[in-house]
Amino acid sequence: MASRLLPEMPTLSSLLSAYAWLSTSLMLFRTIFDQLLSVELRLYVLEAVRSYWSKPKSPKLTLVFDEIDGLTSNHMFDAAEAFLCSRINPNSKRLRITKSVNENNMNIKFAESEEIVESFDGISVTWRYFRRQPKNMTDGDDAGLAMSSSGGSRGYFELEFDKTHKDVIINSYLPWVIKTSQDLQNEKKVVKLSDLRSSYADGSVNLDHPSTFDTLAMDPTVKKAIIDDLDLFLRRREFYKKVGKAWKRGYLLYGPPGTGKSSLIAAIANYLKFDIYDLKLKNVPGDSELMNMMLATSNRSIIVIEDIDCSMQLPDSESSGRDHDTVIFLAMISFSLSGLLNFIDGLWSCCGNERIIIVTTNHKERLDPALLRPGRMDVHIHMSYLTVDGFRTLAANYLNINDQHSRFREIEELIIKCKKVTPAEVAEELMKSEDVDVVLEGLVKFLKHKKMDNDETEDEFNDNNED
Ligand SMILES: Nc1ncnc2c1ncn2[C@@H]1O[C@H](COP(=O)(O)OP(=O)(O)OP(=O)(O)O)[C@@H](O)[C@H]1O
Repeated sequence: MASRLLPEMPTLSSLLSAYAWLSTSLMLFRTIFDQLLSVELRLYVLEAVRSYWSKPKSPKLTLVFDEIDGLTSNHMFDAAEAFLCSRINPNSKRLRITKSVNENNMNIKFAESEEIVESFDGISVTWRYFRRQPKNMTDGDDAGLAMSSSGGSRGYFELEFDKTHKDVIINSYLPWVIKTSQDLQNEKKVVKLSDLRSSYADGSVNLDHPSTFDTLAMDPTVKKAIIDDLDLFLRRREFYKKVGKAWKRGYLLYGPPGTGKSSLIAAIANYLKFDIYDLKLKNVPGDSELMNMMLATSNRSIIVIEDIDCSMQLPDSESSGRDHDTVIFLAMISFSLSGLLNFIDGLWSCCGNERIIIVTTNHKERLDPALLRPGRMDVHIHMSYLTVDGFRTLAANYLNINDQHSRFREIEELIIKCKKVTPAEVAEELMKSEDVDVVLEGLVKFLKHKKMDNDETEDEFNDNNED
C-alpha cells in the first residue's frame, strides 16, 4: 500500500544506460564539430556561443513616475493612477480606497507591494507602486509645500520593461495610457454649472440635471443629427487646426417656451461631460468685461446665453423705426453686438478649445442675421411642440409604458389636433398621480381643453385678419 504511494525511482542500470547514451552522443557531436567544420567556422560558432552566455539577458529599464514634480503634481502620475485603477487584478491582496468630500463614489486604487503585469503589442510591462519619505523630511527639515496628506510620504509608480522596447513604450504605450486615463476620468466626471457674472467664474455647482438624449422628447431624426454633429465636432481637432478655424461650434436653439431648450442643453452637457457656463448678458457691463469672463472659462465647456432676445436689445435687422426708449437703452449699455460677435467668432473666440456656444431664443426672427450666420451659429435647432414620437418618449420616461396603452390612440389624435401643446405641459400632467389610468384620463381632459383654447385663439386670429 505504502509502496504504491511512493514515486517510482529509476533503477541503477537505467541510470547507467542513460549516462552511456549521453556521453556517446557528446563524443559523436564533438567529432562532427571538429572534423566537418573548418577552423574559422568553429571559432565563429564558439565565439557566438560565448558572447550569448556572457551577455546580460534582456536588460530592463525602469521609468519612475513621481507624484510630485517640484512643487506641482505630476500629470503622468495622475494618468498612471487613473489608468491602473482600471487594471486592478481581482487577485490583488492590498488596495487603497480614497474619496474626497465632493466625490459621489469611492476610488479603488493600486496599493504598495502590489504588481500589475500587462502586455502591450506583445511587450510585457510591469507596474509597481511605492511610497517614500521626501528627502527634506528625513533630514528633519520642514516638509515643504506640495506634500501629500499621508504623513508627508509621497507615492510613485515604477514601470519596468525590456530596454529594447524603450521607443515603443515612450512613443506609443505612454500616450495610450494618457488617452485611456482621460477617457476613464471623463466617464466619471461630474458636470459643473457656473454662473459667469464677473471676471471670474463665480463658484460652481454640480449639474445634477438628469436630462439625457434618451429622456428628451423630440423628433428622433433631429436627435440623431445633433448627436452625430457633436461626435463629429469632438473628432475633428486636427481638422479645425488644418483649416485654421477655432475649435468651437455654435448652436442656436429656438422655439416656444417649454419645448425643451434648457433640457437639451443639459442633455448635451451630460453627453459630452462638458461644464456649462451660464452667461447672463444683462449682467455684463461692457465688452472688456465680456472678454475677461471668456478668459475665465475652461476648455471642453459649453457657454450658454439663454433667451438672448430678452437678455439684450440687439439692433433689430428691420428696425429703421426703432423707438425712443430703445435708442436710449442702446446708448446706455456699453456692451455691443460687435462685442458679442467678437466673443463668438473673432480673435477672442480662439482663447480656448473644444468650446460649444449655445444661444436660445423664443423669437428667432428678432435676432440680427449677423449673429445667425454659419461660423457663429453653425446649427439651428427648432424645438417644436410635442409630437406623437415625443409623447411616446415622455410616456416611457414618466409612466414606464414602453408599448401600447388603450388610451394612446385617443391621446395621440388629440396631440395632432391640438397642434400647440408643449412637452413641458404634458410632462406636468404625467406627474400628477402614480396611477397610470388616472394620469392618462387627466391628460385626455387636459388635451381636450387645450384643443378648445387653441381653436378659439385661431378663430380670433382669423377674424382679426379678415377685419
Ligand atoms: N423636449 C422635452 N423632452 C422632455 N422633457 C421636456 C421637454 N421639453 C420640456 N420638458 C419638460 O419641461 C420642463 C421645462 O422645459 P425646459 O426648461 O427645457 O424648456 P425651455 O424650452 O427651455 O423653456 P423656456 O424657453 O421657458 O426656458 C423640463 O424640466 C422638462 O421636464
